[in-house]
Amino acid sequence: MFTRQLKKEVEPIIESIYNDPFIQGIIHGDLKKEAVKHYLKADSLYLNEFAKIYSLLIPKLNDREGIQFLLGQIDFVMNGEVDAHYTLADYAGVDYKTVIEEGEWYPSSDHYIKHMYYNAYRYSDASFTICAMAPCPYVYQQLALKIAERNDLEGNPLKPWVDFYCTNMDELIGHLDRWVDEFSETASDEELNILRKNFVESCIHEKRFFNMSYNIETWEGY
Ligand SMILES: Cc1ncc(CO)c(N)n1
Repeated sequence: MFTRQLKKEVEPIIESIYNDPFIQGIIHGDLKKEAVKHYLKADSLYLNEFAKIYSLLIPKLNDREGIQFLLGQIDFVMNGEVDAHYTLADYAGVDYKTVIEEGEWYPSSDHYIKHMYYNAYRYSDASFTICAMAPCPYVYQQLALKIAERNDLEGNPLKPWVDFYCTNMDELIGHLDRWVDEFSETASDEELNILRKNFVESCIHEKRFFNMSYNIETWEGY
């Protein structure tokens, strides 16, 4: 299956994100609070756009069930995933709603968000956008499962963040994979290559997003 191949190809990228300082800080429960705050400012805006991009996919789908599923996902992104953000805000000792007021699309998140929008407007088939979006749940799920495997999170204040991404992503990933695998059966080699590139690039965007947060990247810091 096409998506299985994609996932195999990005294993080294996920491994490298795992070794980066943001995820290591989560594992050791000592992630610097400034990095958490910067992440929250960027991610609250990223998720708003993610929800809006789902809404752009609705006209591209023809099955009722798929449309229904996307509506549920819009709700999850807007209202469910906030739980993971509250865990981080508590850890950083800040009020979530106050901290995100100062958020911006910093350079790396700006690039990632525009990568998804480009595909939504450029291609009529939803699969191109889905390949740019799928690393969002997939990379977090894989990182969370890898962290949880260590079995050393007792007493770590960030454990609920890890648990959240271990348990909430499966159904979504299944849906996204099915759409892309179905499209891939009739896609040309050129189209398959764009799908592959979109998926790989978004995994790299995920890496850059964590590093952006850790390094407090801003437009001022050029
Ligand atoms: C940037 C980014 N990628 C993935 C997720 C997981 O949904 C998230 N919250 N933010």
